[in-house]
Amino acid sequence: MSETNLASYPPLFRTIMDEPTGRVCPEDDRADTEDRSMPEPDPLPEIDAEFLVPQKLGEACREWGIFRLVNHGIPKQLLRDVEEHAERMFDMQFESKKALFGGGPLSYFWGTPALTPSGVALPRGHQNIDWVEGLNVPLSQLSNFHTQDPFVSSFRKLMEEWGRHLTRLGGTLFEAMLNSLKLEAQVHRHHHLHYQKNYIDESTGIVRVYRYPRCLAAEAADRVKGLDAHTDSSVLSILYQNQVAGLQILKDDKWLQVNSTADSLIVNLGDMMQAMSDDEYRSVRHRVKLNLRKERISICYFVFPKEQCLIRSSSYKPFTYKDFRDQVQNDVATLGTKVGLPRFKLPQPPL
Ligand SMILES: O=C(O)CCC(=O)C(=O)O
Ligand SMILES: [Fe+2]
Repeated sequence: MSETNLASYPPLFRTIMDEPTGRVCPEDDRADTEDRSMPEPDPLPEIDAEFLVPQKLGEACREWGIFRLVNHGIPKQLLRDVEEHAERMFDMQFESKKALFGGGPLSYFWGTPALTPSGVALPRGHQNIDWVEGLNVPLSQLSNFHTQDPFVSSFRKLMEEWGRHLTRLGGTLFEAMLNSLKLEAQVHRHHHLHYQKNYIDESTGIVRVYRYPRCLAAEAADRVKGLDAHTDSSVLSILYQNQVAGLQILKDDKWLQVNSTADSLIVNLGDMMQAMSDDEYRSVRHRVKLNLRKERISICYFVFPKEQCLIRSSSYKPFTYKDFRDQVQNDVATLGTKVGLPRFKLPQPPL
């Protein structure tokens, strides 16, 4: 969709189109440093899903907490279909999206990615808006979503297929990461790791489909954010993005752009993986910048631990994912931001 369809945007987002003076830069003299000069390859490690080498995977998880996944087995046609359906879905009128996904279990949200377990956006105030809209798709409840709309119905079918592939990939990667940790623990004689295969629960898998508006006013691009800097609360997050740059990670105290490469996926580790691995692996800090010329679409899969499963490590007090989620929701409601793992960190014994 090349034209910006203002009626499809949440009303607040329409203001970004003529900020701050109503002047929109003509296509060619826009101060666009973000992606015109992009094709420098980024230095992200690349992992082959068909040939998982424990040492290489372990290194990527330890040094980066994020990697590019190739040979993931998702058919190209499915990647194209999901992307195209996501574009069409977001291009619907704002009011239609609210009405279509207002009855659960799927939910449409905007302005923040922080939702309650039932998918309602947690209010954070106008100062703290993320310039993103999204559809929350809890995979285990997808079969309870009924629609008369043929397009939405085919989107639902695609999400089911997407969910099957991502559940498979998430399980395979998690198991491989545990194996890498075990090997490393044997080498370094860490006996305090308590990881188990059944830490994750397929039924917790969630897909988030996002659209970030294009930011036509160059002046606003540095001020507004697609998604503020954060770490994911998940065990693993697996992301597919359209050909529009925007994702950045914090690496050695610098923001580094993650390129969007056709057909590959981006995998990042979340806070639960960091805790399970006793800080051996990193939950990478990341954010999304708006693009000056194009809307960005991303489709993210998150997998979480079983709600009641106790996560033990030597660095954190034992906690369940439910404890963690409740704490995050509380912090977002009271402080306007997530604190995350530091809330659970044990005091370190003096050296
Ligand atoms: O849209 C993206 O690329 C990233 C989304 C994300 O970081 C999140 O939902 O936690
Ligand atoms: Fe994230």
